[in-house]
Amino acid sequence: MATRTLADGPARATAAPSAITARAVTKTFEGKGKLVHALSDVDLEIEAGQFVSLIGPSGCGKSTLLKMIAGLLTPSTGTVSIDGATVTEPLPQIGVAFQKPTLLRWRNVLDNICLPLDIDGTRNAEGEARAVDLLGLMGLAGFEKHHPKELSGGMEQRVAIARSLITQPSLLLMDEPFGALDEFTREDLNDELLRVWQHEPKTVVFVTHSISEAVFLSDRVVVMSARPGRVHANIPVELPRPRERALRNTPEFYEAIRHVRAVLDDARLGERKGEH
Ligand SMILES: Nc1ncnc2c1ncn2[C@@H]1O[C@H](COP(=O)(O)OP(=O)(O)OP(=O)(O)O)[C@@H](O)[C@H]1O
Repeated sequence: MATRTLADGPARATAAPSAITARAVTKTFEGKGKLVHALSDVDLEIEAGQFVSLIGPSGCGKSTLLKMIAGLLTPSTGTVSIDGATVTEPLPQIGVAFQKPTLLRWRNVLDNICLPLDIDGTRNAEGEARAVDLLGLMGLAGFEKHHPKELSGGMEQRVAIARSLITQPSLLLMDEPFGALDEFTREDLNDELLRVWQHEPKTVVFVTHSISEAVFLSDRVVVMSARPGRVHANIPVELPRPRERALRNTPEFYEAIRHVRAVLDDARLGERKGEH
């Protein structure tokens, strides 16, 4: 039997990408007798299949918003919905990847990638073949039997991303997944992530502190203002796709970065101009 690869098409039916809506969302945390107003009046619409980055000053509530979309936190007021249904708990069609890869040290690479299938009780030969394909796509072909301690930070993060994709999620939530990596590894992983995304369409919400990363990856950059965070501006990124490495050296790329930086400066200074 011929070996199936991702290029042949998905091994399982891919769910249609999800649409996300946040309406008048606020979040207040209570701790040590103090209230922290993390988010205030956040309205956000993300169309199915879009790649959207969230960028904003430290502590403006990016991770909080992502966790609410993931169903790991509930809003204090307002609603977050996916495909029209209010999110009240983590949903199976969502994949998540965080800054720390959190691989299980005692499991080899293949078993780490297949962990969500083990949890679902759906692991089979087809799922394992997909794990091997994803590993190849992330530039780690042949590393199935390695253990996390034998991998570099960038390799561990590649495995974590393959794990987040194993169930063919309709929505991928990523919280600074490449924040701990050096610039070159980060760019390689950006390229690989776009390759996967172009191959298996899905909605992606990506939190980052890197303006160039946000611009390179996204259809739209959502700039948030300082805490309590709200949406300061939505900036469409008009750069053509597919986006290849060479794009990073073009004047259009630099111009898009300059624009996002200017709007982000406004947001950091608490000004309310530049919205569109
Ligand atoms: N579980 C919690 N309990 C109390 N306060 C919290 C909790 N989670 C987050 N916060 C506070 O809410 C605010 C927003 O935090 P959040 O992590 O969402 O910001 P962020 O924009 O992702 O920050 P960074 O860019 O630094 O990662 C911060 O002031 C943080 O201290």
